[in-house]
Amino acid sequence: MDEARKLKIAAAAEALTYVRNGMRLGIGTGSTAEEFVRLLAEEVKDGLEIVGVPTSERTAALCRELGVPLTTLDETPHLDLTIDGADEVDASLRLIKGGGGALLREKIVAAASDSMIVIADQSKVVDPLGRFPLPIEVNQFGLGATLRAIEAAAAKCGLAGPLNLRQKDGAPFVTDGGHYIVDASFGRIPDPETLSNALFAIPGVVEHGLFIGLAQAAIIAGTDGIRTMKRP
Ligand SMILES: O=C[C@H](O)[C@H](O)[C@H](O)COP(=O)(O)O
Repeated sequence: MDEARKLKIAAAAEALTYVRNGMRLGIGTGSTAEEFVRLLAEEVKDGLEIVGVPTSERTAALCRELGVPLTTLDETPHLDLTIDGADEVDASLRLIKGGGGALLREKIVAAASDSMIVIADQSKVVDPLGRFPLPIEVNQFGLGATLRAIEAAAAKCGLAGPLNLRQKDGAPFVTDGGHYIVDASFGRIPDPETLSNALFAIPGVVEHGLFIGLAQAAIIAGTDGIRTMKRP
């Protein structure tokens, strides 16, 4: 097994120690979250009673395959804990998410949870955010106008950079919610809060990948062991 996967499993295993019998869990998306699902499924086989809300169709399929009981936010609107990966984490536990295109459901699920714990390897810890292109989920209607508005909003925040419409198999990538993703390579984002507000003011923007004030802790796996960052 490669070193990167070992680190993901180590972070996921540590996150599992926060899961208690009877919990309603938000279950994240991505390769790190999938390691968590695999470990969780083993515990479920051994008698752990939990119910999960998956943050993507991909995670839902894996949970079903491995026998992790699922519910929805309609049946279970309040969750105890969400465990999810991230593309970037800063020292204030602000995140960039959405590399797998699941940011909208991930944010809805995290916001419905009493707490959110991020699992990641050391390479995801940055200062400041912005090395990873910021995923912005946009409505398909009016794409050209929305791109212009994103450029203008970024400029007001002193940011600029290419906006790429995410592609998959030669066509625009479509999210579980039926939207497109624009990956914005702004570089360093010194003030994520201001950028977040500016993006939310654009009607065609459905959601963006800046997660601010949602994560309480981040379990970070490095070659020298595990550390848990807490929100200051
Ligand atoms: O949309 C996907 C998510 O936000 C993922 O949690 C994020 O991209 C991290 O994925 P991975 O664990 O595969 O690096």
